Amino acid sequence: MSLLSGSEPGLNAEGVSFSVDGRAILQAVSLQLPAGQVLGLLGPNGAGKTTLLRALTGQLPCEGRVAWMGRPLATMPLAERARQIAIVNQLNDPVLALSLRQVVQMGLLPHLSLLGRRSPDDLQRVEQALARVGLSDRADQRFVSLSGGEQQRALIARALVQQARLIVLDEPVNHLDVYYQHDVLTLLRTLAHETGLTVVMSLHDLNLASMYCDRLALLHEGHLRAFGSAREVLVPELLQRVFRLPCVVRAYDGLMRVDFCPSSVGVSQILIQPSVISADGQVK
Ligand SMILES: Nc1ncnc2c1ncn2[C@@H]1O[C@H](COP(=O)(O)OP(=O)(O)OP(=O)(O)O)[C@@H](O)[C@H]1O
Repeated sequence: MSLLSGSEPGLNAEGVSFSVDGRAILQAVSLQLPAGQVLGLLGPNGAGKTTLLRALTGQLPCEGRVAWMGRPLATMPLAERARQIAIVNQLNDPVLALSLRQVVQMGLLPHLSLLGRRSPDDLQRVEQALARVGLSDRADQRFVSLSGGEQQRALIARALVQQARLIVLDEPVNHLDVYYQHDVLTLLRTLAHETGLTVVMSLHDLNLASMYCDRLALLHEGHLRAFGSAREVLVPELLQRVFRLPCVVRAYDGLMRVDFCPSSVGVSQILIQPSVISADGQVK
């Protein structure tokens, strides 16, 4: 997929820096993401991922410049920013007492008039979003009683109702089992590639990031150490330095696969050609 030439401008950060009490949390981070692409933000604990997500959505008084679709966030009216950008934080939203449908309806808020009336079109949009994330049959269930994966998909449905063009998610697959990790990431990638939604998310699993993201950004101590394709970012020497563990990086069918090897396991064990066990139990 072409990345910069001919693409819409999307998200553009230039020299984004943020300090607290003289301590630099983000240091001159610059990146560009064309609209309709998926960016995975990687880095160890405390690297600055959440802080950068907040800076990219205008939630942080930082130095530098962030622009969305060619317009500086600093000058975009708050109401328009609320329509254009959806923020999905880790699952601690104060929505637990509501039903799933009520949570998804919250996405209408940036579009409602002062009287707050919802049109039949608005309500249809809610039902369509519920169907899009496969949760129509759960609409009246209390949000708190949904599984982690269902809650995450509900928050994505809320972003769809909001008709946001940029969705920013902080560790969206945290606490999800393997099925729902792939389910949620497949949904986000499909929305990006089919509807032009731009997705920015922090992820801890480098292999999932390689599978589902068009672009990766590796943060370390507030610096952007690498930005580009999985092949450009998932470089063993760099990963070893940033994550403080030896690792092996392999390419399978164009997908990069990273295995970290603590000294108790050792690289040689990781490098042994793996046996593949098929669904019928045959070892190949
Ligand atoms: N408002 C603040 N005041 C003081 N320190 C802060 C503030 N915001 C962030 N930090 C510090 O900045 C560093 C980066 O935090 P951030 O939450 O962005 O990291 P992260 O990469 O998201 O980490 P994790 O993977 O653990 O969630 C941390 O050391 C954090 O304690």
